Amino acid sequence: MQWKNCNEWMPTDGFILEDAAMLVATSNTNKLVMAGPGSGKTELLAQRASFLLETNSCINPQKILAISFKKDAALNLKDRVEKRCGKELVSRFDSMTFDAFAKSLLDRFMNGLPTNIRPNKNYDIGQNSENNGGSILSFLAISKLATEIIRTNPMIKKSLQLTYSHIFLDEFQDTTSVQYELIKACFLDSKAVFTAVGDSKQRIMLWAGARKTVFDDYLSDFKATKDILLMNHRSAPRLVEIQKAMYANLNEKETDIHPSPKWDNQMGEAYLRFFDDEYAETDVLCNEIADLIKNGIKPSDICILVKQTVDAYSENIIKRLEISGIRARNETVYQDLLKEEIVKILALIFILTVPKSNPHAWRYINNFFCEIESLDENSKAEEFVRIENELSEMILTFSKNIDDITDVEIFNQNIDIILDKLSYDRLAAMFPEFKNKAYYLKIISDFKRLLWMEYLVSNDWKVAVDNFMGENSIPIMTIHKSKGLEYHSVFFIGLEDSAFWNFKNQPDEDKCTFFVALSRAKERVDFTFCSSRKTRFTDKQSNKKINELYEMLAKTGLVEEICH
Ligand SMILES: Nc1ncnc2c1ncn2[C@@H]1O[C@H](COP(=O)(O)OP(=O)(O)OP(=O)(O)O)[C@@H](O)[C@H]1O
Repeated sequence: MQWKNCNEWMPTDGFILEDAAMLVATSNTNKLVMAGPGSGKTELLAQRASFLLETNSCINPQKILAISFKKDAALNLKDRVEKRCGKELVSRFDSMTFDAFAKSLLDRFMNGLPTNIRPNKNYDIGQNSENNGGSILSFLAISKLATEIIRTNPMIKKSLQLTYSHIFLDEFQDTTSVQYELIKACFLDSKAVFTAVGDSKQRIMLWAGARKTVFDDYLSDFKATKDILLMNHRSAPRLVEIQKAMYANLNEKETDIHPSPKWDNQMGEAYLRFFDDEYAETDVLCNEIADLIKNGIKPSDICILVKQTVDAYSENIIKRLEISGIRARNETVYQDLLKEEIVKILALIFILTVPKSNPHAWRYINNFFCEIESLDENSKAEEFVRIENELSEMILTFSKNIDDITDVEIFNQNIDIILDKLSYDRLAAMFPEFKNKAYYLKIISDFKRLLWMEYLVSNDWKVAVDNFMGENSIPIMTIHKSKGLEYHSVFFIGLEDSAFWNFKNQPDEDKCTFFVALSRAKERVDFTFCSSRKTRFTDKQSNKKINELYEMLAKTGLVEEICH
């Protein structure tokens, strides 16, 4: 392998990093990157991985450990790194969730625990880890046991530290105390270089136990230095201005944030719409959405957000859009399903049966099959060839049969054939949560049910899979589910007291939640208020308690208020 020279290394794929980002990407000290939405924090981690691997600054055979919160974020980061620096180098980039990291430690080194707390070897994953003889463990318990293993077994700790020379922590603001203690137990006194990225204004997981002081603790425990990124790559200039008003409201000083120069200064639209009732709201929103689609915006690039209870806010809109031939769906169930690797693989196998080459899908499935057969950089070339041949044959047979899959029985049988080939045991070994067989079976049955439903509507497998993947529909979700995502236009329904019912007690967390909604939009954001809307609490809506948010929007002078 020909290593690149550190001084000559440049970001790949046409990305340009602002100076501060370039310094972080190439640094050899512990860093905390505090940066707002759309500042490219995830991309920065991908570029830093390329730098470390391509220049051998992460010295072969040492590895990078990247820890994310969500499975899809971990996969997405790995995928980006592979695109930037290829298959060989990415094999030294371990990207996983906190839960998967803790579980891998526990599973490998369980014998390092004293017998009185050692769980049953074939434990299941569940919520309740009390009083069951160690046969069901929650991820919280798994993290605690993993921490205990590292604390009491210096050799295991040493081997972990020899394996990983660089650690990445994404969405650092969401780290819980238990997770932070695990990281400290593993690496605090090691030579590993840390890069943590996060945004205090997107701290909306306090209810899930995020550690409030995590930034300060990390700065002092790991003697890290703080860097700030000032470019917002996502949102149009007028929307960046509105986000800045929010920064001020949250007592953040980063007022030098600026949009990417790719935008014209006048770009970015924001509306605050007032309605008497939901019917008027539904009419106007559907017309606005239809106009956007007429102007070439893809439905999947438009998002409808609500604070909570998606169905209560969106049922009418979904029906009304359907009349205009526009698909919209409650994304919650799909989001949970689509982040499962096995669902993605099954869907991609369907995509490959369509006679149009799709190198990305092919590469993805091929990698997956190599992984499930435990092939790695030390495996022989003929092993890789064998897997490729088997895969080609499977896809070919599947393609030949695809026109006959017109009956739900045959459809289910075909899926089961693929799953048998992969084998449940190997899947459960690869994806810890599948050790809970009921969970695995639910995922598979949801996949079958929803994809079959799409086929019944379209009678075309390509269209059915695209629809299942959400290519042709407007996603509707809660703000919490929208973290990390971005859309051309965002419609936030119900900027009302009843949605922010706990605002008085948790103003900062609610303001951060509002900020996450606002900052998902690239070009346009609409907020709505209805005087009358049926919700869990009341039929009459008010906005007095969250008036602060209204005042903040008004003060920018950039939000057009419309009374319909
Ligand atoms: N250096 C760059 N040059 C051009 N575009 C970039 C750059 N970095 C990121 N982007 C683009 O900007 C958008 C936001 O990037 P990314 O998702 O990495 O931001 P983030 O900081 O993780 O955002 P958030 O915290 O809101 O989830 C993406 O569309 C990404 O492709």
